[in-house]
Formats: sequence, structure tokens, C-alpha cells
Amino acid sequence: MEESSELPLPDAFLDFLKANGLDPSIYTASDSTPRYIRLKPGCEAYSQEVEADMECKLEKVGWLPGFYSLPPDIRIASSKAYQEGKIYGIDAASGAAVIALGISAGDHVLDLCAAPGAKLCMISEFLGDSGSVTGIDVARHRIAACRTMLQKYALGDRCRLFVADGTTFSLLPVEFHSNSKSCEPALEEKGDTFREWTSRRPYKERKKATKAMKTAASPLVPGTQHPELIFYGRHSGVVGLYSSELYSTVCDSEISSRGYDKVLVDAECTHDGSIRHIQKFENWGWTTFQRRVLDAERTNSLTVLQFKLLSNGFRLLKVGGLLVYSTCSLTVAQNEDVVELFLKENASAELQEVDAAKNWPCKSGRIPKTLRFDPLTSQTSGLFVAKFKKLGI
Ligand SMILES: C[S@@+](CC[C@H](N)C(=O)[O-])C[C@H]1O[C@@H](n2cnc3c(N)ncnc32)[C@H](O)[C@@H]1O
Repeated sequence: MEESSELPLPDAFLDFLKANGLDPSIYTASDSTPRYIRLKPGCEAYSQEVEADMECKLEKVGWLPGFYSLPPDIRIASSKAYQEGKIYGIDAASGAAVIALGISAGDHVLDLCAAPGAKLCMISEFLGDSGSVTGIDVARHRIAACRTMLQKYALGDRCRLFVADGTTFSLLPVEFHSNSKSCEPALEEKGDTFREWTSRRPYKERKKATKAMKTAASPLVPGTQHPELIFYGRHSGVVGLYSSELYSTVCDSEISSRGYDKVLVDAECTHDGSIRHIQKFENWGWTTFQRRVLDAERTNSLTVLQFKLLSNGFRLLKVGGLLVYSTCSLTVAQNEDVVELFLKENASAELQEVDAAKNWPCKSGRIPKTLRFDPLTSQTSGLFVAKFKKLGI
């Protein structure tokens, strides 16, 4: 075990850090990294009440509007403010990744790895009563947790959620479907339209929806699972659509004008930059850690997955649209290497400066314009951020 680290790290992890050129001293920040929260829109006036409830001072995070830091040992989930849906926990670096997207009113946003959903909530907050957000995740139970979160904070009005594989997901923002000419043959039987979402839909209706989804889904990606819609808000554009419209896809050539304005690819990773995540293995056991985090085969397949998620997210972007790729790993393999390969294979992708980052406590990554939040210097969780624009070439 490494003595300089406050968190006792197993030798296998120290070897992993060494092999990836990472300094174990970042884990000495485990007890001093603050917790971060956002007050739900409309709840800003409750900050004193929240302070009294949590018995601590909310410190405004100077470099990140709308964020407050709290002492590291505060248990947000047991506070009344959290239970009443007035605050939600989100690390400042995660918030920075959302801000890097530069969401504007009316944007159609895709969150390709959305669960458990803190960034999705922030995106919904930014959109307010305009645009739409589509959240997808391959893990059903995790995207179901997003649904719970959106409902708790009443932020789901313009959101739709799918259980889907982000490497093959092909559905565009809904507002375009009703007018667009699908590349698929028209379905003879259109069936019923989507009614307002209710979690208590009768079994017969849910069965019908599943059947419609299976028959209407895109044949563009053979052999893959079709997306399953598990939630939609009243103004998400889904209400009133036919299944065939919701599940229709357009040709790749049409995506350039009908794709998403903004895409977030907060990719699955080894989470080695997230001190809180690493801390959990003290309870879960380091053997689990070795299997889940360090297994070389898993790490190699992760970089393939990250590249595919980034590529598909970029494919679904309209020309002029912006994409943020982020991971909470600090390894070059899962960040700069993925970015480098992606740029090599996508002539229409241009790395962008994150203008908002000028006052952020982060450093440049190995590739200029990419950013790295290092827990020791940023007082946040570790995060890598790269921003791309889709050029019209
Ligand atoms: C780092 S987490 C995302 C955190 C999330 N953006 C947030 O702010 O709460 C990565 C997520 O990617 C999901 N994931 C893994 N493989 C995926 C795939 N092929 N398609 C979509 N999601 C995937 C995982 O289930 C996990 O929930």
C-alpha cells in the first residue's frame, strides 16, 4: 500500500496509475474535495433555509455560476432540501462540461450517456421552456433513475428518455419527424398517437407501444437493439406523434440539417479520476475494483466503446453543431488518444477552445484546447473535456 496517499490504494491500482503516467498524490485530495450542489431553478431564494437545514455555509463557486460548495463530509441526500427537491448534487467539473456545450435557447440536445442524470438535469435547466433534450443510456435501471430524477425536480417537460445503445442510436430531434421525408418506406398502418405520459399506463397500452416500437424502428443498424422510450415530457415533441414518426430515421445526408444542435458524450470510463468513486471500493472491496476497473481487457474494450460513442454522437450532430466529449478518467488512452484517432478519421470535426474555461481551475490536456480537471489543483473530481464543432465539408 502507498503511504503518501490518505486513501489506501492497492498495489494493482498503483501499477495502473504508474502505467498511465498518473500521480497517486491526486488521491490525497480525497478528504478535502468539497461537495457541490445546484439550487433548483426557482429555489435560489431558499439558500439560507438550505444552510440552516444542512448546518453549514453554502459557498458560491466563483468560477461556476449557480454552483455552491459544501464541506466534504456533508451528506446531501439526508438533508430536507434534497428530499424536497430544492437542491441536487453535481460536481463542479461535471457542471463545467455542461457549460462547455454552450447551450442556447431552443437547442435540441442529445445526452448520449445520460445516467444517473445530474448533467441531464442541468441541461434541462438551461433549456427552460424551449428546445428539447434526449437522454439515452444502455442500462435500463440507470436511465430509469434519470426518469425519477427528472420527475423529482420537475425538469422533464422537454425531455425524452430511451434505453438504447449510444454507439448505434439513430433517432433525431422529434420536431423534424412529422415534416421530414423518411428514408424508410411509409408504414401502411400508423396506429395510435402518443398520449400524454403517465407512469400508470395500462398493460395493454404498454404492450402495444412495445410492439409498435419493434415494427417501426429503423432498419439502418441491423442486428442492434431498438431504442425503448421510457419517458417523455408534455413538450418533448412526442405527444401526438405516431410511433412510426417517432421511430423513423433519416438518411445520414439529412442529419447535417436535421441533427442535434448540441451533443454530450459523457462516456463510460474507468472512473479513475473520480476520487469519490474510487473511495467506494474501500467498502465494496478491492477485488471488485480490480475486476471492474483494472482488468486490461475491459480497459481496451472501453477505449473502443468511447471511440464509437464519440463517433456516433458526432454523426447525429447537425452542421455547425457542437459536441463535448468528457470522461472522469485521467488516462491518456481514454482521452487524448480517443480524440486523436477521432480527429484523424473525421475531417469535418474541429477541436474548439472552451471560451468559458478562461477562469476555470483546470489545465490543458496533452492536445491543445482539451481540458483536464485534476482533483489536487481544481478541488473538483477529475475530468477530461474536449469540445468539437461539425464543419460543413
Ligand atoms: C459516466 S456515466 C454518465 C454520467 C452521466 N452523464 C451523469 O451526469 O450522470 C456513463 C454512462 O454510460 C452508460 N453507457 C455505457 N455504455 C453505453 C452505451 N453503449 N450506450 C449508452 N450508454 C452507455 C453507462 O450505463 C453509464 O450510465
